[in-house]
Amino acid sequence: MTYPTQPTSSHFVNGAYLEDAAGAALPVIYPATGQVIATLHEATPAVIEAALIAARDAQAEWAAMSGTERGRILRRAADIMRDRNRELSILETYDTGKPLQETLVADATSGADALEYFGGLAASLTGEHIPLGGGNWAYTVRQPLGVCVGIGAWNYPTQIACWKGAPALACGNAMVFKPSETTPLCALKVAEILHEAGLPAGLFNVVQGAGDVGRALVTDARVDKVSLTGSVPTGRKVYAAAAAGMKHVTMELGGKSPLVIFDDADLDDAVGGAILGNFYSSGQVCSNGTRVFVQKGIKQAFLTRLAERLADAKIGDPMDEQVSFGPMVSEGQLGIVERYIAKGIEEGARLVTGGKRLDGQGYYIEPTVFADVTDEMVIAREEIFGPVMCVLDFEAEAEVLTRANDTEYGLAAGVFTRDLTRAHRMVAGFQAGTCFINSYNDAPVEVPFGGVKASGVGRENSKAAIEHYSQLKSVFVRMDRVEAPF
Ligand SMILES: NC(=O)c1ccc[n+]([C@@H]2O[C@H](COP(=O)([O-])OP(=O)(O)OC[C@H]3O[C@@H](n4cnc5c(N)ncnc54)[C@H](O)[C@@H]3O)[C@@H](O)[C@H]2O)c1
Repeated sequence: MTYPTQPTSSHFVNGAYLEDAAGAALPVIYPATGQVIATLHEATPAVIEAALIAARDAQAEWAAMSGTERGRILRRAADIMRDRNRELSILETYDTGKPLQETLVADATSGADALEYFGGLAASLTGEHIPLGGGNWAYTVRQPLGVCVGIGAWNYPTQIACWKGAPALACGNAMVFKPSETTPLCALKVAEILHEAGLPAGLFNVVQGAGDVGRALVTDARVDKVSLTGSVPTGRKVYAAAAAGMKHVTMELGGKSPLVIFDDADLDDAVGGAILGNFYSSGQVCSNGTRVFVQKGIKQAFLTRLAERLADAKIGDPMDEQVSFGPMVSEGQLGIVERYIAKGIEEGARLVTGGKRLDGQGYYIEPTVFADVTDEMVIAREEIFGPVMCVLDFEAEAEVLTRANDTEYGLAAGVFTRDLTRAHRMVAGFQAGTCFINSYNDAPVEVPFGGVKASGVGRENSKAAIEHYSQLKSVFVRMDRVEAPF
């Protein structure tokens, strides 16, 4: 099988594709068939060195350009991404296994939104004037950090590359990006498009590899900032390594988010929210509301309607645009999900639907719903990162809020109710970086995205991301005489 827009080499460094066959082989597997569709190579120390040197060399000149000029290049890249959305989406589907129905609307398009948004913001990144007593004053200058390292997860490869690359570049930084070793293809296309749009060589480099390549980047003294999207255990390691070098960090990590459905909720909206928050991208979404707390009065109606709507899921060839549910990203991730399902059954949760691997090729597992789940069960405490919904019962608002917050994570939380006063009360109490009222998993670029507690540090998207890719220099200006004690 061939895919339509095959990158010509493993890495993209200093404005061009780069290969170093001495690196360990990195097979790219199409999750729908299990077939190897390409073999890339992990970055050798020489490739990592070339990327860091290119980034260092290019950054100062880029920072010296006006924000308008930098922004124009990002906005041009956004236009190219939109023009090529279909081919990029097909490649993303080969990389991740996600249905084309999804990748056409949620990956390159989301990446293009970030490029357009931060491109538009680039010219308005300024400091401030601070009047002081005695006619003295100060001003601040917003400056880039320098070389930023981006490290990606495998669920949204194009989006993650753009959500990190666009604000970094808008602020005048250079970036070295390491995609997940499971999905290495699409970030190369992002680099190609950025350079086609006029980005000077060296400013957005892509190097392939697993944790050891990531570690080499994070610990390099030339790197000023690390932005990771990944699991909490990896986040702890990367955060610690970055701290040793006193580097800036953004940590976009995992979650076990609560979704609370009150008796008065619109049933179909609530079921729709629970489906979006558990089964989109076969459940491989960090902010998913996988602990679905359903008030006792609506429980049966909720489960019945959910089962009806799940029967409409079309599972199959992700390239078929009618298909709405694809395979897991890898054999390994499928195994993790199967073990959690077995654990849920062993712990006494009631399997309502799904639970089985599908016969045939590819890493398919049915959308799975457990009911009668209790707070202490492993399936209700640990991030599964697959299509497994846990339905938990509750009776009272105060009780459910305490239980919703009883987790080390704090990425997202949602509430479905027609009582908006109650909705805002719940949201005020949720320990989460992103909350949803009568909705779930919206992630527009204009809105800050990130976690609290173990789910992360910093924010992506929106004006808030600028704070995490720039720093302020304060300049004091004395207008009166200098008074010294002697
Ligand atoms: N909060 C968010 O925005 C967000 C978005 C998507 C996914 N996620 C999380 O990502 C996880 C799934 O992705 P994954 O399995 O790729 O995560 P992972 O933690 O296994 O890997 C993430 C990335 O870190 C790299 N890495 C691993 N060890 C490293 C080390 N010691 N130093 C530097 N880099 C290292 C990996 O190669 C990969 O590129 C889930 O927990 C999910 O919730 C979070």
